[in-house]
Amino acid sequence: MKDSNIAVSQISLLKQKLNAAKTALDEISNDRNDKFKTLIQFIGHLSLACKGQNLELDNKLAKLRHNLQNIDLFEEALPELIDIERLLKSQYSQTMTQLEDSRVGLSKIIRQIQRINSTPDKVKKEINYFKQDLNKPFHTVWDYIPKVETIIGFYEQILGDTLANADDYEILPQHIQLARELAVKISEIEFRKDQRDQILVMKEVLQGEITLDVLLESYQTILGLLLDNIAREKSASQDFLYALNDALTVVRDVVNSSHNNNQRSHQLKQQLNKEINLRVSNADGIIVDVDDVTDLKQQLTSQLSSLKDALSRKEALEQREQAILKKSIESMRKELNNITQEANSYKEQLFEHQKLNLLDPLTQLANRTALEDRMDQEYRNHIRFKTPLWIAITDIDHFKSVNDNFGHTTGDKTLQVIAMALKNSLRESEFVARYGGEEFVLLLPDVNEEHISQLLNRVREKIKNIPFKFKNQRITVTLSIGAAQVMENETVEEAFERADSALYKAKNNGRDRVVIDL
Ligand SMILES: Nc1nc2c(ncn2[C@@H]2O[C@H](COP(=O)(O)OP(=O)(O)OP(=O)(O)O)[C@@H](O)[C@H]2O)c(=O)[nH]1
Repeated sequence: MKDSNIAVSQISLLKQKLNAAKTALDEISNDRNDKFKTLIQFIGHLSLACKGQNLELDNKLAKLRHNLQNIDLFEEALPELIDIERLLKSQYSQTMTQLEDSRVGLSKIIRQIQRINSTPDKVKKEINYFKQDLNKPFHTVWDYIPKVETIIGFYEQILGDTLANADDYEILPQHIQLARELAVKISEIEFRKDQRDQILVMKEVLQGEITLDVLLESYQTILGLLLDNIAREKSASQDFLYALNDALTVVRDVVNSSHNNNQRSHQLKQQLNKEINLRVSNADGIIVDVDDVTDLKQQLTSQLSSLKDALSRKEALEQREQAILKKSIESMRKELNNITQEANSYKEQLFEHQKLNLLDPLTQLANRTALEDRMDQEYRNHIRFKTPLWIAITDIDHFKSVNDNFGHTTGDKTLQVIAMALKNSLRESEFVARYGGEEFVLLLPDVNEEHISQLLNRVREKIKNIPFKFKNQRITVTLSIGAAQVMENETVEEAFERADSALYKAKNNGRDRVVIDL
């Protein structure tokens, strides 16, 4: 009887161990689910950062993000990951094809240059070497850009010699016109911060007395700067795609192998659980069925040792499982850290670029593209909340005379001062953009009809009172303003047209005034 009590207490101890093992297993599985959730969220965000590279890839990534919202759909997302990896690879090969096309294009250009008879012998030789060099494939966009620059160099040399030999290559009125147009054009192009000083100098040169050489040089420099910008952007997005591709491959492999391990462990554990349960119920049966205590003792000892064996195998299995899980999580974390850094730097570049795309480079006010976005947004608010929305177009009076009398650079500075003053005279909810040249557009939501004239006249007076002093001469700069309120059943474009007509009236009625289309 005493032996059987010992056996019962040992069995109950084993049952407790079994329960503790089950709880530990649940904890591991919860921990694993949490880690997977973090991983899933990360892949979702990563795929967002990759948006805009390629339409099919965008659709796949959108589907992947949708599937990854739910951890139970994770299994369904695995084939998606493989598909995305394939698309990223194809994006890579597309880039390579484009580079190959560019190489073929350059070869054609170089053949055309070879047909120019007046090319000096020395340049002809260089062109021949260069042509042979072009037979090698391009591996990155960086291989392409120097080649374009070399070709421009050839053109320059050939053109330079031709111009040097021609006495009658004088600067003509149409060349001066071209230089002025180029000066206005480069004000409209968004250059990087580190290029802006160079552009400002070039703008000044183009507005002064120029030679044909300077004009050609300016065209070449601008082309070079633009090409550089394109190359930088392309290379940044390419690097990011490669890094993303690599990270996705690693993540997919780790997920696959941990998934397979998990399934194998699950099967093994089921077997072990079955075995342990069988041993425990056998032991229960033995106590009930056997009369002889010695026999009972023997049978129980053998059952207990098999049970111990099964439990220690189970413990070893769980330890192994935990080690594998830890290793795979570590390797994923490392990979994810790398890709997070890559994604952050790519995002910063995109953000910088987006900012440039929406700002007018001269005044740092919103540009026309930003105005159109904001106009749509304000119009939607106006329709939804039934709040008033006014559009005001302002134009600096006789601005041409500022340029003509005091120079273009003074004109530019005047535009900057007026832009700042306009911005400062508006509330947070109001908006001002440079629409073009010396025209600015204001969007004024939530202003009543009885207040609009007062508001716009205050802006007009503010500009009029700026103490401009050019060449020691005190100058007053005035504005003409036309405004219209968006009416019921009217589009924002129609209201804009009415504001423009009102501005026309303000100009015709003597300038320095506000006309409101009521
Ligand atoms: N300095 C400078 N001038 C500019 C810029 N954009 C446009 N302009 C000049 O703005 C002047 C606009 O002239 P017009 O359209 O004839 O009008 P205005 O002289 O202002 O006369 P009204 O509008 O009729 O009062 C032109 O001389 C343009 O060259 C710029 O970015 N910088």
